[in-house]
Amino acid sequence: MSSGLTEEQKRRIEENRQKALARRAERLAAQRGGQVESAGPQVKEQSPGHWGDLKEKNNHLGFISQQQRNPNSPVEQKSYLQKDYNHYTANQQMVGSHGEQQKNCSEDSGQASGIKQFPTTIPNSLSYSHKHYSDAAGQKHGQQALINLGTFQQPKCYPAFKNLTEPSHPRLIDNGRPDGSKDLQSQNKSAIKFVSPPSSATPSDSEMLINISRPMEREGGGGASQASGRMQKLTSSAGAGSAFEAASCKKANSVTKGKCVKYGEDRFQVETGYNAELIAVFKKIPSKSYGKNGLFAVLCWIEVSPPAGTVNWKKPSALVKGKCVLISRLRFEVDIGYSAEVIGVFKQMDSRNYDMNTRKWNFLLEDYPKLMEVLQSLVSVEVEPLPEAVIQTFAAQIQRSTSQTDVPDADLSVVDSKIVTSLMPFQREGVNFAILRNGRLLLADDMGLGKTIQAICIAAYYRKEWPLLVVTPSSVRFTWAEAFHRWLPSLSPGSTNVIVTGKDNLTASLINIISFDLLSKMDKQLKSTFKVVIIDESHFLKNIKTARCRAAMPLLKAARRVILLSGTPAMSRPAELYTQIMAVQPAFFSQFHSFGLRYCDARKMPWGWDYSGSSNLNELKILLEESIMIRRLKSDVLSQLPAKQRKMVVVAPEGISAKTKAKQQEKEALLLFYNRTAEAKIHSVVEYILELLEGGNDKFLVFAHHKIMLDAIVAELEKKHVEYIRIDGSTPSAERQFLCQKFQFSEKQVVAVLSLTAANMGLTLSAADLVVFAELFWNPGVLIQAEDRAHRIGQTSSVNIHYLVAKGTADDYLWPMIQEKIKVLGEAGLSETNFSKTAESTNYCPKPDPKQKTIYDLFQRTFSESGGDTDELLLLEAADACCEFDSGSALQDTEGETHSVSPPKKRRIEEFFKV
Ligand SMILES: Nc1ncnc2c1ncn2[C@@H]1O[C@H](COP(=O)(O)OP(=O)(O)OP(=O)(O)O)[C@@H](O)[C@H]1O
Repeated sequence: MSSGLTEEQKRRIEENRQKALARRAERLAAQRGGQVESAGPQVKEQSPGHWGDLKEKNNHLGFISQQQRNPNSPVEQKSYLQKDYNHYTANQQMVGSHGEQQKNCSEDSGQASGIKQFPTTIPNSLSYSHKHYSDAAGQKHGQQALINLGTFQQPKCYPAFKNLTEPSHPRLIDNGRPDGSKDLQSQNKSAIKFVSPPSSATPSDSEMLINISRPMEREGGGGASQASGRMQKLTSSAGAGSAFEAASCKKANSVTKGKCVKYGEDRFQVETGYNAELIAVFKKIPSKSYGKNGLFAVLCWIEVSPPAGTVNWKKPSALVKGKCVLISRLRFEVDIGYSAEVIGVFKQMDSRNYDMNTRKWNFLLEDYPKLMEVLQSLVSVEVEPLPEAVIQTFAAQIQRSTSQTDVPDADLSVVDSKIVTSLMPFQREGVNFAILRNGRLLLADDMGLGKTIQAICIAAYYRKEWPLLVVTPSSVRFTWAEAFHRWLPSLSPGSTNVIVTGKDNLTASLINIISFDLLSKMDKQLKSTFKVVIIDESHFLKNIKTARCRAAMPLLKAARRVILLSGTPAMSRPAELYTQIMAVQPAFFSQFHSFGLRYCDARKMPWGWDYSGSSNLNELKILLEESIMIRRLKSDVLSQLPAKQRKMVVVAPEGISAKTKAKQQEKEALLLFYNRTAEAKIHSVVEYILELLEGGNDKFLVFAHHKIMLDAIVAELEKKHVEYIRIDGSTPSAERQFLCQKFQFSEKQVVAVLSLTAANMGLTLSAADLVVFAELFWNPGVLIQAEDRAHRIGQTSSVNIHYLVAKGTADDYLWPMIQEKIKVLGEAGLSETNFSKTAESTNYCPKPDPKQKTIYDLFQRTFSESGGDTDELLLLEAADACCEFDSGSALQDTEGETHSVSPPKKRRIEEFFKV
């Protein structure tokens, strides 16, 4: 069929067609040239608008510039990105502090149906995934907030996740690293972004693309990254959320798709296909949990069938869990179940050592980073790292630089020569240790080793920073004032100010000495801060809830030098150390929970967390000794001081069983039981003391707890015209020193009758070489302190200690309990390990009768857990306030001070000990 056009018309049409083709070719050429110039190869797949957006965003994060500079050099790119990561974290913090981006995220996320969006930075080798993220995210979704997945630092903008950061969160195992940042910095950095997909690929608001890629993939690497590079159609075996739709083929090479689904009240789960890298990431998240309906299930990955064509897909094998534990200043062990894969890794470490006894592998600390990197990359292995406090403290060993073992001699020329020349060599070492640590330490020398002289010398070294504050039990306030003048003769007479009433001026002198009790009542004056503070018997601060601790902690935080003194920093359990550690080194464990998980064997109970246990004690000991604590035992430093000889003397009780055994189910009944035990033992105790006197014992100390017992002993001594001194809660502070001197230097004074709670500390009674315990006490620290009134510097002979215990009384339960507590403290290096071994064996080996196990358990519970703390505290407070517990009457305050024990306290004790 003819077209009907003339030849001329046909020629013009052809001409126009040629021109149009030429224009099109030109346009295409121009387009190609522009693209190649402006971006690297990947950009060809992206729209220019998208790239522009991302560029702007990433510039803000400090990510993009280096890539633009040299997109083709993987090596260079890695280091750039490493640097950029740091930049990123800094920016992230900045964003967090300015709050702008958080605000956006909060607003945004509030609109999603319970599901939050959060591009995330994760420690792994996923270095350039932000590029892919841009691909997946699309430029339309520019309001992403940034959350550090390893830390969940910014969940504030996601109310649903709030609990994840709370210290009480059951699974928040952060090892003392509240922000987790160290982990991130020590490893290759990368970014995984959880983003809203472009609308075309978004089945619902709640689904997100998880984009994982790494340089290896870019280089054509295989393995797990191949699996990760596939879009998989997921089958949710947890039944949470709908199945995924595969995205376009273009994205399939770089994106693993998944979604976050709200799970329970405050958790979410991630549903995605198997991906080794992603799993490695999950494993680094403190709150993770793998399981479908586990109690704390939060994050889980859903099993999927191997996608067709995936080469290395592997179902995760059973998880092998373990933890790293420090075992010496140089080595750590990995406590982990059997795994051939793990052992294979261990065998690659040069410093490996297999301990046949413990059946655990251990390594030099310098291998720690390498080993952890490999272990953390294993899919089926989960290893709890060393706590951040340990990593900080042993950084030199980890980084293979030489750690300082010899403490240099401090220049003490600014200190009075009298004290400097009087220091014993180990005391001088203590002073050197303190000065090396800038005057912040826990001086935990055994009782009687002269902590006072060391503390005075350390404080004097910082004399330019005075006024000095000394916080001490009230009974030894005057002793401290004396000691200052004794050791620092350059002080003028008026330079010590012992505060005796709440109206006194706290900063009246250069040296101000106050009791714990008064400190908590002078909070107004406390605002004037002291740069140098000594806390004597710092275990008084063991309970953060007490008024004394609440008053002292801000003071210590503000002070530059903090000198804590205690021969028994923990009297029953490691949890008691937390506040003291915080006072000296606030950065160590910012949350009690992380400390509790690591060292207190924290367990979740129906009523809350139980921190009364102990775990990793050897590590705690090594950590403390390396960083903040110096502790010498008498056996370490005073070869001339003979060891104590403990002896248990079994005495016959009278009329205990019928009276009380029937109602020993409640706490009150236990105390009644304890009280009745005292009554039941009186006769035998008195008899025993008389025998000692008849046997020609020169001088000895008798400790008892109940007034009824103290009175009975004193009455008998008076009857027999034996000269004695008595110190109990009713003895004024100023008089105590006089009585001690009298006992120490007068031949006539034979017996010192002492209250266990009011006279167990701060007194030197080394003229005696025998200590008799008429009663036991549930807190072994109190007993040991009491023993050391005689066993201290100045003692020239062996000290005998006699514990009088009565079968069939509360002693049957108290004695094993004391042994157990001592053992735990011994493991942490906080007490003699073998309290019972140093006791001469007798027939008295109370093993709670299985039928009566409940009573033993009740004792354990009552006096070992929180209730026990309270009781103990009341007693210590009674001692602190110079009051004496009386089994039937109220506390008395006979010191003539205006700060008498407040009525509520009195009342509680009266009720508590009501017979
Ligand atoms: N270098 C020394 N020279 C002379 N006497 C000393 C020296 N060091 C300590 N002492 C004396 O030893 C006794 C015990 O010292 P101090 O009271 O300071 O011990 P401590 O470690 O504080 O004991 P505690 O924990 O029981 O209170 C005191 O009488 C003290 O004066």
